[in-house]
Amino acid sequence: MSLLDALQRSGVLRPVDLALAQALQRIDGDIADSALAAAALASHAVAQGHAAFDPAAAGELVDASIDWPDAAEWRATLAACSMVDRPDADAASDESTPLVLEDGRVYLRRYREYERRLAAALARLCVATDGAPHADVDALHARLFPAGEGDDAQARAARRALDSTVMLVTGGPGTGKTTTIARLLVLLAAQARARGKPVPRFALAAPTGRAADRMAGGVRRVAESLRAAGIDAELCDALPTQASTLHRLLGLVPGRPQARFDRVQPLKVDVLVVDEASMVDLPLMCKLVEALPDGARLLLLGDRDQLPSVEAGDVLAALVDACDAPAAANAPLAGRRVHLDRGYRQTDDLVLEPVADAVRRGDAAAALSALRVGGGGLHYHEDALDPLAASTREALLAPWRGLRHCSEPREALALVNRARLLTALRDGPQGASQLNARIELALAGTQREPYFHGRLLMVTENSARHGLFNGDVGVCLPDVHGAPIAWFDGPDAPRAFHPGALPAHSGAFATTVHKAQGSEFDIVLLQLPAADTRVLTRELIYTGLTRARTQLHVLGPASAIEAALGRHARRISGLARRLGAA
Ligand SMILES: Nc1ncnc2c1ncn2[C@@H]1O[C@H](COP(=O)(O)OP(=O)(O)OP(=O)(O)O)[C@@H](O)[C@H]1O
Repeated sequence: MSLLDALQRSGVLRPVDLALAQALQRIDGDIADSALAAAALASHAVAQGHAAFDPAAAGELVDASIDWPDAAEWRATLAACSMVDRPDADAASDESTPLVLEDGRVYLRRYREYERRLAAALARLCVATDGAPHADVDALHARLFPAGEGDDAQARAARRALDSTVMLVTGGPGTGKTTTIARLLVLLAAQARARGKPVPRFALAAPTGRAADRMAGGVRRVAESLRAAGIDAELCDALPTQASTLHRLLGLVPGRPQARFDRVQPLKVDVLVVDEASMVDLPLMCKLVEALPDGARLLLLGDRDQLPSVEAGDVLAALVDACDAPAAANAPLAGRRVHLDRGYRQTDDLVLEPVADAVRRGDAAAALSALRVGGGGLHYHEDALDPLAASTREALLAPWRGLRHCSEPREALALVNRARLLTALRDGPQGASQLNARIELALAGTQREPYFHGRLLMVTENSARHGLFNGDVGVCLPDVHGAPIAWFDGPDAPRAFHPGALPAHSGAFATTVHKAQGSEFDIVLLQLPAADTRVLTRELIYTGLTRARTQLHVLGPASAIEAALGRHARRISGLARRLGAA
């Protein structure tokens, strides 16, 4: 049996992966079977979040017992194939070849080009900044970061960012990324003034609408507190008050690959701050960085320990590696990262640090011990496999009962992020979909209306027409005649939609951890699967538990934690290497 047949039989390939292999065979009837299989696997790899397929790691990509070819021989066959280009590292690949072989990895040409173009665009932005330090700016820096650069990573981050055009600020939740960047923007406004230049055009953006709103809210709060502390009002007024999604910023419309702003028609922005950078995939990051004008500053904020983007990439991890690479001519990002590791959240909030830290380190014994000790809002329900069972049922349902008595849209929307059940899986008894249906039944009974009072909905596709985006969550309330209306937050006021007119959506009491990225909830119940699965990774657990603000319930066996912490959500990508990392 050929390798392609074996893959087809295993059922892992999507029709689109097979269609690519079949198209190549039609063009070249003599093409080697292993090259066809590599094409299908390169396409499959992108759907699994990789930028390319690595013949030496085929077993990690495909969960089936397949007799894989020797990686070196496989690559040699590919190198000799007419459908595979092998361009020099900085050169564009041949548009007539669908595949590229580079550093032993097999790319769909488009993804190799995204990597190459992104690396080139970043290198273009990494230029030396002009001008000497200014006494007024130094004085303001000392006032905004009184702890000083010796003791305070936030102070160091701001100082470094004043002198860099591209900068990464990484850190877990509550380590002050937003606070630091807002203060930095005040410093940049002061720097421009000291140099007799106009206030820079600032833009704030994030991959999701919720993350953008949270960021804008954080920056507005910092502006208020700085005004109250007597910082020059003109500088505080320079801070942006709104943030947009990356799609909106770039003018990307669903179904159209071309953005409104690009290399030819750049964004009218001098300083762009991107939050939740771990969620940004390779094509989007490429389009974003290419659309920045020469001389612009780019500040990326994110948490490397979180799940990588669902779509191809793991861009943030690659950029972190590139920043941490030794300084060299081919390493434009070297030294351009500051990591914030001190948590500043209120002490009466959830005490998450010991467990989050152990999970980040992959120390299962320490994570389990921290979970079992509990306290400070942390509860471990070891061996609980069903969140609707008696021991956790009330913790799960109580936060949503209030929604059933709430008739004011603003009041109801304020409760939308009160609680969430997060799960690793989409399907099956422990999957988001079935759990959601059971929660709806428990809350509203068997006679419930499809859009019952208090039902949470999540939009599952982008719809520019509605101004609703994948992941937006709303709530159903009856109108004065008792007819259901779905309410979603809007920039100025809640927005009402007839449920029948909504874009694709699902229930939202339970969602996958992936869908919860970029959001936070007061109460999180994190259900771990009974049986081990490949989606269960260290990053998934870390992302799930760091969504909680005041109360976290972890449900599931110790074995699930042990299995998860031993597995990374590793993504195949050549971006770090392209940017000078080993
Ligand atoms: N240097 C500091 N001193 C005191 N409090 C601080 C400091 N830095 C941040 N905080 C406070 O810590 C909290 C979290 O800060 P911030 O929102 O900036 O963190 P973040 O890393 O952006 O978090 P998130 O992951 O939620 O985006 C805020 O209440 C902020 O006021």
